[in-house]
Amino acid sequence: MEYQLCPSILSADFNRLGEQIQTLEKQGVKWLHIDVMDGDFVPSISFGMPVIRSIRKESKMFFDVHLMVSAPERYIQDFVDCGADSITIHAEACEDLERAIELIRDAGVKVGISIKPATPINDISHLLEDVDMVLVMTVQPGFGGQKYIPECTEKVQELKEIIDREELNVDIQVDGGINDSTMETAMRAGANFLVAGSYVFNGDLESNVQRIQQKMQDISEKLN
Ligand SMILES: O=C(CO)[C@H](O)[C@H](O)COP(=O)(O)O
Repeated sequence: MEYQLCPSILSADFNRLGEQIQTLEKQGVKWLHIDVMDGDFVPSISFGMPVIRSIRKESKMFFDVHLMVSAPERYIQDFVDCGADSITIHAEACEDLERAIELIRDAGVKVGISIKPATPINDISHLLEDVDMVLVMTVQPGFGGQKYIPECTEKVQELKEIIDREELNVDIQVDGGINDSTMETAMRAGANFLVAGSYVFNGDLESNVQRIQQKMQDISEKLN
């Protein structure tokens, strides 16, 4: 099982974004989580293509682009063109989710689908064969620094059971409120990709990443 820490640049210091991404890369972080918000699907607005295009020039990390936008199918090719390696769209944001998945696949990048805390696994379970990753939001999407919603752990467990039963090759990502205690809860439930914003960027970035990666490795060794 592959485990990845996916730092969310939503919590980065944008005045030092390039430097902070380099620090992550030097510490061996492979995935960079990029939260795009449109002020419509979620109340807040973050950043978009120009920022991604700019950081792509300096980084070889895997760009995991999480589109918190309404009707994301409008922008898939644009995000691929500016450097996304995977695109995750929200089930709640698409009129035709199957078609949106197809568009991402046809654009040649990995496909993720995401659900908000209130959306049941049942709404997406029929699509698991068509995706590479499911992102289970463990806070309401829109803002960093919120508290993990404990009820979401059961959703991760339910999803993991389906994936194992059907012998599918689908990663489970969690996002929101990940910290020293919730990371273990989420990993025990079946999550293998952990998005973390404030946990990674608040305080000393380098020592945070070293500590979190060591902890992830210790937990994954216990689980395997
Ligand atoms: O998608 C997000 C918000 O919609 C963020 O990635 C998420 O909230 C991470 O921030 P934190 O780790 O501080 O909770």
